[in-house]
Amino acid sequence: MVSELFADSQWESVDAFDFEDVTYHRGTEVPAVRIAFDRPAVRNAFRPETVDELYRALDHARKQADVGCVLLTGNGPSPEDGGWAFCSGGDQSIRGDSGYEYEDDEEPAADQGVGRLHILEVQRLIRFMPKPVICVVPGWAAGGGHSLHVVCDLTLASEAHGMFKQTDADVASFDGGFGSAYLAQQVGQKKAREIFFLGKSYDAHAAHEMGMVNEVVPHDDLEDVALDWADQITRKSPMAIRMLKYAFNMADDGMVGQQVFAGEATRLGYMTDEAAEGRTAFNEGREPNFRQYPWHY
Ligand SMILES: CC(C)(COP(=O)(O)OP(=O)(O)OC[C@H]1O[C@@H](n2cnc3c(N)ncnc32)[C@H](O)[C@@H]1OP(=O)(O)O)[C@@H](O)C(=O)NCCC(=O)NCCSC(=O)CCC(=O)c1ccccc1C(=O)O
Repeated sequence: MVSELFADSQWESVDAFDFEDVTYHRGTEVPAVRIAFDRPAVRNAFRPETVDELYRALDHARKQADVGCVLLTGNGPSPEDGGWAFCSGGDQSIRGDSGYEYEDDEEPAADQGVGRLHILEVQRLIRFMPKPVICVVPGWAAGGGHSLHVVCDLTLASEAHGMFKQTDADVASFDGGFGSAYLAQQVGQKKAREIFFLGKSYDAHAAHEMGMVNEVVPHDDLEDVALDWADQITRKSPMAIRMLKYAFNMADDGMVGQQVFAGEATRLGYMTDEAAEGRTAFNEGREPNFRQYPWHY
Protein backbone atom coordinates (compact mmCIF):
# COMPACT_ATOMS: atom_id res chain seq x y z
CA MET A 1 0.00 0.00 0.00
CA VAL A 2 1.39 3.41 -0.97
CA SER A 3 -0.78 5.33 1.47
CA GLU A 4 -4.22 4.89 3.02
CA LEU A 5 -5.51 7.87 1.00
CA PHE A 6 -3.92 6.74 -2.27
CA ALA A 7 -6.38 5.70 -5.01
CA ASP A 8 -4.63 2.94 -6.99
CA SER A 9 -6.85 3.29 -10.04
CA GLN A 10 -5.97 6.96 -10.53
CA TRP A 11 -2.20 6.56 -10.63
CA GLU A 12 0.60 4.60 -12.22
CA SER A 13 4.12 4.44 -10.88
CA VAL A 14 6.83 6.41 -12.69
CA ASP A 15 9.33 3.61 -13.08
CA ALA A 16 12.29 5.65 -14.32
CA PHE A 17 13.50 5.94 -10.73
CA ASP A 18 14.35 3.67 -7.85
CA PHE A 19 13.37 5.86 -4.93
CA GLU A 20 13.47 4.81 -1.26
CA ASP A 21 12.20 7.87 0.56
CA VAL A 22 9.60 9.24 -1.84
CA THR A 23 6.98 7.73 -4.11
CA TYR A 24 6.33 9.14 -7.57
CA HIS A 25 3.19 8.50 -9.62
CA ARG A 26 1.60 9.88 -12.75
CA GLY A 27 -2.16 10.26 -13.19
CA THR A 28 -3.89 7.72 -15.40
CA GLU A 29 -6.69 10.16 -16.37
CA VAL A 30 -5.41 13.55 -15.23
CA PRO A 31 -2.12 14.98 -16.61
CA ALA A 32 -0.70 15.47 -13.13
CA VAL A 33 1.87 13.76 -10.92
CA ARG A 34 1.79 12.80 -7.26
CA ILE A 35 5.07 13.02 -5.33
CA ALA A 36 4.96 11.90 -1.71
CA PHE A 37 7.31 11.71 1.26
CA ASP A 38 7.46 8.08 2.28
CA ARG A 39 8.95 8.01 5.77
CA PRO A 40 5.71 7.93 7.78
CA ALA A 41 7.35 6.37 10.87
CA VAL A 42 9.22 9.67 11.44
CA ARG A 43 6.35 11.96 10.35
CA ASN A 44 7.95 12.11 6.89
CA ALA A 45 11.06 13.94 8.10
CA PHE A 46 13.58 14.40 5.30
CA ARG A 47 17.19 13.27 5.28
CA PRO A 48 19.63 14.29 2.50
CA GLU A 49 18.71 11.21 0.46
CA THR A 50 15.03 12.23 0.67
CA VAL A 51 15.83 15.72 -0.55
CA ASP A 52 17.87 14.32 -3.47
CA GLU A 53 14.99 12.08 -4.50
CA LEU A 54 12.42 14.82 -4.08
CA TYR A 55 14.51 17.14 -6.23
CA ARG A 56 14.88 14.52 -8.96
CA ALA A 57 11.16 13.74 -9.01
CA LEU A 58 10.17 17.42 -9.08
CA ASP A 59 12.71 18.22 -11.76
CA HIS A 60 11.43 15.29 -13.85
CA ALA A 61 7.86 16.57 -13.38
CA ARG A 62 8.99 20.07 -14.36
CA LYS A 63 10.29 18.78 -17.68
CA GLN A 64 7.22 16.74 -18.69
CA ALA A 65 5.48 18.86 -21.32
CA ASP A 66 2.31 16.82 -20.93
CA VAL A 67 2.08 17.27 -17.14
CA GLY A 68 0.42 20.44 -15.87
CA CYS A 69 0.21 20.07 -12.12
CA VAL A 70 2.13 18.50 -9.23
CA LEU A 71 0.57 17.17 -6.04
CA LEU A 72 3.09 17.11 -3.20
CA THR A 73 1.99 15.10 -0.18
CA GLY A 74 3.05 12.62 2.50
CA ASN A 75 2.19 8.94 2.70
CA GLY A 76 0.65 7.55 5.85
CA PRO A 77 -0.36 6.75 8.40
CA SER A 78 2.64 5.85 10.53
CA PRO A 79 2.92 2.09 11.02
CA GLU A 80 4.13 2.82 14.57
CA ASP A 81 1.35 4.93 16.02
CA GLY A 82 -1.12 5.73 13.21
CA GLY A 83 -0.09 9.42 13.09
CA TRP A 84 -0.34 11.39 9.86
CA ALA A 85 2.14 13.86 8.39
CA PHE A 86 2.85 15.83 5.26
CA CYS A 87 6.42 16.44 6.41
CA SER A 88 8.12 17.27 9.72
CA GLY A 89 11.19 18.94 8.20
CA GLY A 90 14.81 17.98 8.52
CA ASP A 91 15.49 14.65 10.23
CA GLN A 92 17.01 15.75 13.53
CA SER A 93 18.53 12.35 14.21
CA ILE A 94 21.07 12.74 11.40
CA ARG A 95 21.71 16.46 11.75
CA GLY A 96 25.44 17.15 12.01
CA ASP A 97 27.32 20.33 12.86
CA SER A 98 27.11 21.86 9.38
CA GLY A 99 23.88 20.38 8.06
CA TYR A 100 22.14 17.05 7.52
CA GLU A 101 24.43 14.08 6.95
CA TYR A 102 24.17 11.22 4.49
CA GLU A 103 24.43 7.65 5.62
CA ASP A 104 28.04 6.64 4.87
CA ASP A 105 27.25 4.40 1.91
CA GLU A 106 24.81 6.91 0.34
CA GLU A 107 27.05 9.96 0.41
CA PRO A 108 27.90 11.39 -3.02
CA ALA A 109 31.71 11.53 -3.32
CA ALA A 110 31.70 15.31 -3.78
CA ASP A 111 29.80 15.85 -0.53
CA GLN A 112 32.01 13.81 1.79
CA GLY A 113 32.13 15.26 5.27
CA VAL A 114 29.93 18.23 4.42
CA GLY A 115 26.40 18.42 5.80
CA ARG A 116 23.66 19.52 3.44
CA LEU A 117 20.81 22.05 3.64
CA HIS A 118 19.63 21.53 0.12
CA ILE A 119 15.90 21.58 0.87
CA LEU A 120 16.21 25.22 -0.19
CA GLU A 121 17.06 24.00 -3.72
CA VAL A 122 13.77 22.10 -3.66
CA GLN A 123 11.96 25.24 -2.53
CA ARG A 124 13.38 27.15 -5.50
CA LEU A 125 12.40 24.35 -7.87
CA ILE A 126 8.80 24.52 -6.62
CA ARG A 127 8.81 28.29 -6.82
CA PHE A 128 10.16 28.50 -10.36
CA MET A 129 8.60 25.46 -12.01
CA PRO A 130 6.22 26.48 -14.77
CA LYS A 131 3.19 24.67 -13.37
CA PRO A 132 1.27 24.80 -10.09
CA VAL A 133 2.38 22.67 -7.16
CA ILE A 134 -0.42 21.79 -4.74
CA CYS A 135 0.61 20.86 -1.20
CA VAL A 136 -1.74 18.14 0.02
CA VAL A 137 -1.48 18.05 3.82
CA PRO A 138 -2.84 14.85 5.43
CA GLY A 139 -1.22 15.50 8.84
CA TRP A 140 1.65 17.48 10.32
CA ALA A 141 3.41 20.20 8.34
CA ALA A 142 6.21 21.13 10.74
CA GLY A 143 9.59 22.90 10.55
CA GLY A 144 11.00 22.59 7.04
CA GLY A 145 7.79 20.77 6.10
CA HIS A 146 5.85 23.90 7.05
CA SER A 147 8.15 25.94 4.82
CA LEU A 148 7.51 23.57 1.92
CA HIS A 149 3.76 24.04 2.28
CA VAL A 150 4.28 27.81 2.33
CA VAL A 151 6.23 27.83 -0.92
CA CYS A 152 3.72 25.64 -2.79
CA ASP A 153 1.18 27.44 -4.97
CA LEU A 154 -1.87 26.05 -3.17
CA THR A 155 -2.43 24.11 0.06
CA LEU A 156 -5.23 21.67 0.73
CA ALA A 157 -5.55 20.23 4.25
CA SER A 158 -7.21 17.30 5.97
CA GLU A 159 -9.88 18.44 8.43
CA ALA A 160 -9.22 15.61 10.88
CA HIS A 161 -5.42 15.49 10.87
CA GLY A 162 -4.00 18.56 9.12
CA MET A 163 -1.75 20.36 11.62
CA PHE A 164 0.70 23.22 11.19
CA LYS A 165 3.61 24.14 13.46
CA GLN A 166 6.81 26.03 12.84
CA THR A 167 9.41 24.38 15.06
CA ASP A 168 12.53 25.91 13.51
CA ALA A 169 13.42 28.02 16.54
CA ASP A 170 12.99 25.02 18.87
CA VAL A 171 15.83 23.23 17.12
CA ALA A 172 17.98 26.31 16.39
CA SER A 173 17.12 26.47 12.70
CA PHE A 174 15.59 29.35 10.79
CA ASP A 175 14.12 29.61 7.34
CA GLY A 176 14.75 33.28 6.62
CA GLY A 177 13.52 32.99 3.03
CA PHE A 178 10.18 31.85 1.65
CA GLY A 179 9.31 29.95 4.85
CA SER A 180 9.09 33.19 6.85
CA ALA A 181 8.99 36.17 4.48
CA TYR A 182 6.55 34.64 2.04
CA LEU A 183 4.52 33.27 4.95
CA ALA A 184 4.15 36.87 6.18
CA GLN A 185 2.72 37.81 2.77
CA GLN A 186 0.11 35.09 3.25
CA VAL A 187 -0.91 35.59 6.88
CA GLY A 188 0.41 39.07 7.74
CA GLN A 189 3.47 40.11 9.71
CA LYS A 190 2.05 39.73 13.22
CA LYS A 191 0.69 36.25 12.58
CA ALA A 192 3.87 35.07 10.83
CA ARG A 193 5.96 36.26 13.75
CA GLU A 194 3.59 34.49 16.16
CA ILE A 195 3.93 31.26 14.16
CA PHE A 196 7.73 31.38 14.38
CA PHE A 197 8.27 33.03 17.77
CA LEU A 198 5.69 31.02 19.74
CA GLY A 199 5.83 27.81 17.69
CA LYS A 200 2.16 27.06 18.40
CA SER A 201 0.23 24.22 16.75
CA TYR A 202 -2.63 25.23 14.46
CA ASP A 203 -5.31 22.94 13.10
CA ALA A 204 -6.41 23.02 9.48
CA HIS A 205 -9.31 25.43 10.12
CA ALA A 206 -7.07 27.92 11.95
CA ALA A 207 -4.53 27.71 9.11
CA HIS A 208 -7.34 28.31 6.62
CA GLU A 209 -8.69 31.28 8.56
CA MET A 210 -5.29 32.95 8.62
CA GLY A 211 -4.88 32.54 4.85
CA MET A 212 -2.16 29.94 4.45
CA VAL A 213 -4.50 27.07 3.50
CA ASN A 214 -6.85 27.27 0.53
CA GLU A 215 -9.40 24.68 1.63
CA VAL A 216 -10.04 22.17 4.40
CA VAL A 217 -11.63 18.89 3.33
CA PRO A 218 -12.67 15.64 5.02
CA HIS A 219 -9.62 13.42 5.49
CA ASP A 220 -10.89 10.60 3.28
CA ASP A 221 -11.63 13.03 0.42
CA LEU A 222 -8.26 14.81 0.54
CA GLU A 223 -6.54 13.21 -2.44
CA ASP A 224 -9.75 13.08 -4.53
CA VAL A 225 -10.22 16.81 -4.11
CA ALA A 226 -6.52 17.41 -4.86
CA LEU A 227 -6.79 15.40 -8.06
CA ASP A 228 -9.97 17.26 -8.99
CA TRP A 229 -8.13 20.56 -8.55
CA ALA A 230 -5.34 19.23 -10.76
CA ASP A 231 -7.95 18.21 -13.32
CA GLN A 232 -9.46 21.71 -13.32
CA ILE A 233 -6.08 23.41 -13.57
CA THR A 234 -4.87 21.20 -16.42
CA ARG A 235 -7.97 21.99 -18.49
CA LYS A 236 -6.89 25.63 -18.60
CA SER A 237 -4.38 27.25 -20.93
CA PRO A 238 -0.83 26.09 -20.02
CA MET A 239 0.52 29.41 -21.27
CA ALA A 240 -1.89 31.45 -19.15
CA ILE A 241 -1.29 29.37 -15.99
CA ARG A 242 2.49 29.57 -16.46
CA MET A 243 2.45 33.33 -17.04
CA LEU A 244 0.11 33.85 -14.06
CA LYS A 245 2.34 31.84 -11.71
CA TYR A 246 5.37 33.85 -12.76
CA ALA A 247 3.40 37.09 -12.55
CA PHE A 248 2.33 36.27 -8.98
CA ASN A 249 5.96 35.48 -8.12
CA MET A 250 7.52 38.47 -9.83
CA ALA A 251 6.71 41.21 -7.34
CA ASP A 252 8.51 39.33 -4.55
CA ASP A 253 11.31 37.70 -6.52
CA GLY A 254 13.17 40.83 -7.65
CA MET A 255 15.42 40.59 -10.69
CA VAL A 256 15.16 36.78 -10.76
CA GLY A 257 11.37 37.06 -10.85
CA GLN A 258 11.66 39.52 -13.73
CA GLN A 259 14.11 37.22 -15.51
CA VAL A 260 11.83 34.18 -15.19
CA PHE A 261 8.75 36.11 -16.36
CA ALA A 262 10.69 37.79 -19.16
CA GLY A 263 12.09 34.43 -20.31
CA GLU A 264 8.55 33.19 -20.83
CA ALA A 265 7.61 36.45 -22.59
CA THR A 266 10.59 35.88 -24.89
CA ARG A 267 9.38 32.34 -25.60
CA LEU A 268 5.97 33.72 -26.58
CA GLY A 269 7.69 36.35 -28.72
CA TYR A 270 9.70 33.65 -30.51
CA MET A 271 6.42 32.04 -31.55
CA THR A 272 5.34 35.10 -33.59
CA ASP A 273 5.78 35.68 -37.34
CA GLU A 274 7.68 38.81 -36.42
CA ALA A 275 10.34 36.81 -34.59
CA ALA A 276 10.48 34.27 -37.43
CA GLU A 277 11.15 37.17 -39.81
CA GLY A 278 14.15 38.26 -37.70
CA ARG A 279 15.60 34.76 -37.69
CA THR A 280 14.88 34.04 -41.36
CA ALA A 281 16.30 37.36 -42.53
CA PHE A 282 19.54 36.68 -40.63
CA ASN A 283 19.84 33.18 -42.05
CA GLU A 284 19.12 34.47 -45.60
CA GLY A 285 21.66 37.26 -45.23
CA ARG A 286 19.13 40.07 -45.82
CA GLU A 287 17.70 43.02 -43.89
CA PRO A 288 14.61 41.99 -41.86
CA ASN A 289 11.34 43.55 -43.03
CA PHE A 290 9.77 44.47 -39.70
CA ARG A 291 7.68 47.24 -41.34
CA GLN A 292 5.00 44.67 -42.15
CA TYR A 293 4.23 44.20 -38.43
CA PRO A 294 2.03 46.54 -36.40
CA TRP A 295 3.05 48.53 -33.34
CA HIS A 296 0.44 46.91 -31.09
CA TYR A 297 -1.17 49.20 -28.56
C1 LIG B 1 5.77 16.94 13.88
C2 LIG B 1 5.50 16.77 15.36
C3 LIG B 1 4.86 18.02 15.95
C4 LIG B 1 4.51 15.58 15.51
O1 LIG B 1 4.28 15.31 16.87
P1 LIG B 1 3.65 13.90 17.29
O2 LIG B 1 2.47 13.61 16.44
O3 LIG B 1 3.46 13.93 18.75
O4 LIG B 1 4.73 12.80 16.88
P2 LIG B 1 6.12 12.43 17.59
O5 LIG B 1 5.87 11.40 18.62
O6 LIG B 1 6.82 13.66 18.00
O7 LIG B 1 6.92 11.83 16.36
C5 LIG B 1 6.71 10.49 15.93
C6 LIG B 1 8.05 9.89 15.61
O8 LIG B 1 8.62 10.66 14.53
C7 LIG B 1 9.90 11.17 14.90
N1 LIG B 1 10.09 12.48 14.28
C8 LIG B 1 9.17 13.43 14.09
N2 LIG B 1 9.69 14.49 13.49
C9 LIG B 1 11.01 14.19 13.28
C10 LIG B 1 12.10 14.91 12.71
N3 LIG B 1 11.93 16.14 12.18
N4 LIG B 1 13.29 14.31 12.69
C11 LIG B 1 13.46 13.06 13.19
N5 LIG B 1 12.46 12.33 13.75
C12 LIG B 1 11.26 12.90 13.80
C13 LIG B 1 9.83 11.29 16.41
O9 LIG B 1 11.12 11.30 16.97
C14 LIG B 1 9.04 10.01 16.77
O10 LIG B 1 9.91 8.92 16.68
P3 LIG B 1 9.96 7.83 17.87
O11 LIG B 1 11.01 6.87 17.47
O12 LIG B 1 8.58 7.24 17.90
O13 LIG B 1 10.25 8.60 19.11
C15 LIG B 1 6.77 16.42 16.15
O14 LIG B 1 7.21 15.15 15.77
C16 LIG B 1 7.88 17.40 15.91
O15 LIG B 1 7.87 18.48 16.45
N6 LIG B 1 8.86 17.01 15.12
C17 LIG B 1 10.07 17.76 14.89
C18 LIG B 1 9.84 18.91 13.96
C19 LIG B 1 11.14 19.64 13.74
O16 LIG B 1 11.68 20.24 14.63
N7 LIG B 1 11.65 19.63 12.51
C20 LIG B 1 12.91 20.20 12.13
C21 LIG B 1 12.80 21.70 11.95
S1 LIG B 1 14.29 22.39 11.31
C22 LIG B 1 14.19 21.98 9.68
O17 LIG B 1 13.31 21.36 9.21
C23 LIG B 1 15.36 22.46 8.89
C24 LIG B 1 15.12 22.30 7.44
C25 LIG B 1 16.11 22.97 6.65
O18 LIG B 1 16.91 22.26 6.13
C26 LIG B 1 16.18 24.42 6.47
C27 LIG B 1 17.43 24.95 6.61
C28 LIG B 1 17.63 26.29 6.38
C29 LIG B 1 16.57 27.11 5.97
C30 LIG B 1 15.34 26.58 5.81
C31 LIG B 1 15.11 25.26 6.11
C32 LIG B 1 13.73 24.87 6.06
O19 LIG B 1 13.09 24.92 7.12
O20 LIG B 1 13.25 24.45 4.99
